[in-house]
Amino acid sequence: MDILQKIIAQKEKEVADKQSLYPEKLLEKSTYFEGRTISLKRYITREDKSGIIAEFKRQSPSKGVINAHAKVERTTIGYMQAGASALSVLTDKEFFGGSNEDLSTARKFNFCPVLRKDFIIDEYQIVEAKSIGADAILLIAAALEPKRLKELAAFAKSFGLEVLMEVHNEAELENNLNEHLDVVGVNNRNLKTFETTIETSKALVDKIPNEFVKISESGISDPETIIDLKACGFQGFLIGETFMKSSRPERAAAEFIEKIEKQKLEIG
Ligand SMILES: O=C(O)c1ccccc1NCC(=O)[C@H](O)[C@H](O)COP(=O)(O)O
Repeated sequence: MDILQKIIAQKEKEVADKQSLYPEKLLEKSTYFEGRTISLKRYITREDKSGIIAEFKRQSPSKGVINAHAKVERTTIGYMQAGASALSVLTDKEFFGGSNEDLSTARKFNFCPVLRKDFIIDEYQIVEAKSIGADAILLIAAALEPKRLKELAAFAKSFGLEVLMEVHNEAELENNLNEHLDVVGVNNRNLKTFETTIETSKALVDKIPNEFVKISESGISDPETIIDLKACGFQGFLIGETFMKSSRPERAAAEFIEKIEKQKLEIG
């Protein structure tokens, strides 16, 4: 079993348990449920923003504990003040040490799109995403059959949530493009070896139709890479560990974004 299969097996159990404890009817009573969402694709492409989706990530299967002490409120507010376009919050507890409360806290203190970073396999998790204040969800092509991915994407859109579809290769991309997607992300992390390479993004960018916002995810550790990925056609960049491994992730994000702005000026 690879890591994705392990995570999905855990999600199947979690969803069944949660459905009996907190049925959808209960989730629908959340104040966020009727609220409007903020467009992830619009914020990624805003001229006055960096295109960076800054992630709150305490730990990961590839790196273990990254930051056990960071506070969601201070980190996410700092990320947005640094010039991030949007926030990504891991809500998986078992493998990433996250929680729904982390996302609700980010939602409460920031006016910006918040992506629920989790492993979605069931409509229940989409209702839950809306109830905790998310604006967008992630659907991972490697974890779902194309028909199922499309059904879940359509379901999310019916609640006003935007959909980021993540792919690792050309086959996943070609088999899963559909009209309910907003953003297509190429994940640079090989989930079998955990190695990351930006070449994965570069190889796929031209194959993503231009109607979708294009983002590159994982293993982005220096501002030069952003300049390079932008030149290839990417509009957004999902960054977690590079910021979170600092004792002050928000400062690391500010320094990173400042360097991109400087380089942009130098390039003209
Ligand atoms: O990060 C992992 O180790 C991981 C392992 C298995 C499935 C997913 C995983 N990460 C989720 C992500 O997509 C990343 O958190 C995100 O792209 C940011 O990556 P990074 O900047 O490398 O932290």
